[in-house]
Amino acid sequence: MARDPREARVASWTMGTLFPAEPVTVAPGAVHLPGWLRIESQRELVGRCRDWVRACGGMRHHRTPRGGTMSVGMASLGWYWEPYRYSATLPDGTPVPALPALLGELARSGVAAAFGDEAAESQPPYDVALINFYGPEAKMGMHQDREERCAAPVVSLSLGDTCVFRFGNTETRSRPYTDVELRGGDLFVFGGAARMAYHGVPRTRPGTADPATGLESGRLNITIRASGLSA
Ligand SMILES: O=C(O)CCC(=O)C(=O)O
Ligand SMILES: [Fe+2]
Repeated sequence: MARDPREARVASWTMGTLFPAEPVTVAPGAVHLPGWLRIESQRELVGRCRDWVRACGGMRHHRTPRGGTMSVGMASLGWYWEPYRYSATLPDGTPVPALPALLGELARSGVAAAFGDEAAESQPPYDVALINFYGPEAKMGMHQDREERCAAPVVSLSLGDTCVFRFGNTETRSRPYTDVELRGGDLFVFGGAARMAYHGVPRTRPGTADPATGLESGRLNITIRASGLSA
């Protein structure tokens, strides 16, 4: 029995105890839970992502400081992320929509699934989520998630097409790394010794999404983080 009403609310979103996802430790502090989200929850999240992205002005393909354009479409909630900083307002000066409570609850529940209830309880509140959309050609280069002022684990949810998620080391963008297939419904959490590991998405596998998720094509990824920033 979940003792916390917030956990009770999201308990129905995940596979729960009947068919629990078997956690796979990819590196110390990095845990992959395949098939964590129920198919109904994946579908619901896809629909909510559409609304959330609309509310923050649509997906943007950010320019990088070196002059490139990111192939991944991005939106963010709680704080506006662009390479490589957070702001409290959208580019048009309006406030960034708050992190939906559901995403905070899923983050907490994801940390509990990966590292246990005690770890989940000791985290500061999650207050930011990046929503990434990958079309068939999109990829994300190796990078660290380093704009946060907080060591809380990053909680990543995948929806739609499968991708190759490359999880590396904290020192370099190159080997050693491990390639993991992230499918729709998978949870990936990285914290502790893995929090500052380089990671990226070298490719997706177009056409692999379960049509029941309501995403005709492409991959959605939601990474939920604690910014450590104060409003
Ligand atoms: O799409 C993914 O699985 C990874 C996304 C990511 O690394 C990020 O948003 O910083
Ligand atoms: Fe990242």
